Amino acid sequence: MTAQNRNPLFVVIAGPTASGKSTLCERLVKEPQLGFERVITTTTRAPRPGEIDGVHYHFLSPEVFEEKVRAGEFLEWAWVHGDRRYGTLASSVIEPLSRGQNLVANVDVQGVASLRACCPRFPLLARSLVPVFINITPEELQQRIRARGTDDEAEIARRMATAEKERAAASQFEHQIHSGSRDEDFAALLEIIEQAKSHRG
Ligand SMILES: Nc1ncnc2c1ncn2[C@@H]1O[C@H](COP(=O)(O)OP(=O)(O)OP(=O)(O)O)[C@@H](O)[C@H]1O
Repeated sequence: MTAQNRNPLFVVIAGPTASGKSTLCERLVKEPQLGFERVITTTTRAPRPGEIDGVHYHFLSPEVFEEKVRAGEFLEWAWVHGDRRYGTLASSVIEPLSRGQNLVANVDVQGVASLRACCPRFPLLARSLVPVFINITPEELQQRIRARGTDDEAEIARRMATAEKERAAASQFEHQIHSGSRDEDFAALLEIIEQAKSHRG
């Protein structure tokens, strides 16, 4: 077993909307030599055509999701758009980590707080968790949201207001990336991963 297998990392990327979380997660899992897989999260929304249970998400009925919340099986969960629930089951994280699998997830600031709160219950989570916050200026953020072209003015204003609140949480994160180009952001993430490995190795 390699040193990396004995000390798997769970990199959790948080930051405002459009700060580049998904872009970084996708790039990290695309580099096979880095050995990262995405955490498979759980949702009550219906699968879209082509989505496979256990691959894209764990799809649960609202009733089963609720049972698992009550049983304490989630590390974090949230209501999204008022009527759907999304979350991360402890088993989706602890089982791969115990096989030595490095993991990455894109979680909101509140989700990171929940993960930290679960650390006393799960020593493996506590050992592997590497929360990273992506910092971005409001000007750059607005530019990226507009360039993405998926949101109307009201939604842009809502997202900017949420981003302001999230920025206030940045100081709780040991690791931060000050977003620049895509390549600079990825290089900064790799540096954080190297640092985290050397602290655990
Ligand atoms: N460093 C960067 N410089 C410029 N544009 C970027 C950078 N990183 C990502 N982008 C672009 O910004 C947009 C938002 O990126 P992405 O979807 O990864 O953000 P996100 O934080 O996952 O967003 P959300 O939380 O809203 O899902 C995308 O169009 C992406 O291509």
